[in-house]
Amino acid sequence: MAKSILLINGPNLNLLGTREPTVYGSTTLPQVTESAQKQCSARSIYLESIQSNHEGVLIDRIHEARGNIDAIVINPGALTHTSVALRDALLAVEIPFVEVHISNIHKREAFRHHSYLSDKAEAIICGLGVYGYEAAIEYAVRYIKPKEKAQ
Ligand SMILES: O=C(O)[C@]1(O)C[C@H](CCCOc2ccccc2)[C@@H](O)[C@H](O)C1
Repeated sequence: MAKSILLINGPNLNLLGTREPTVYGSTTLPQVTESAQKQCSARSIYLESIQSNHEGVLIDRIHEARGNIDAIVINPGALTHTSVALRDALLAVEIPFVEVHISNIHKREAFRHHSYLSDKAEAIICGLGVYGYEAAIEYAVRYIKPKEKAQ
């Protein structure tokens, strides 16, 4: 199953663990990515992580993943609710992805209830706190079958 994973975190998630701990917890993003790296290394899975506050940077990284990443685990942040461009990039590269949200977006403001990505995601994990990242990676490792390499 997936042997190479790209972990993407969107805008403002660099603040994880430092602001709004009642919503997003006290674990920092470096701690999340370190834990994800250990989880993958233990399974001989290649993991790359990126966090950016810039939509275009994330889109460019998604384009670069085509042909060399088996699965994407993405917390798009607020781009979840606004970005057709991010949706288009994920569809264009044809890499299976798991959508993660730390909070339960369906218990929050109405504008967070819609995602431009969910209908195309292999799975959506929300409300599990940062454990959602671990669950998403485990799902990708177990169940996401790499696409046949283009000849
Ligand atoms: O629950 C999630 O993971 C979200 O994707 C987080 C986004 C917010 C990312 C900002 O994360 C912060 C973390 C700590 C402090 C401030 C912002 C929010 O816009 C989505 O609706 C749900």
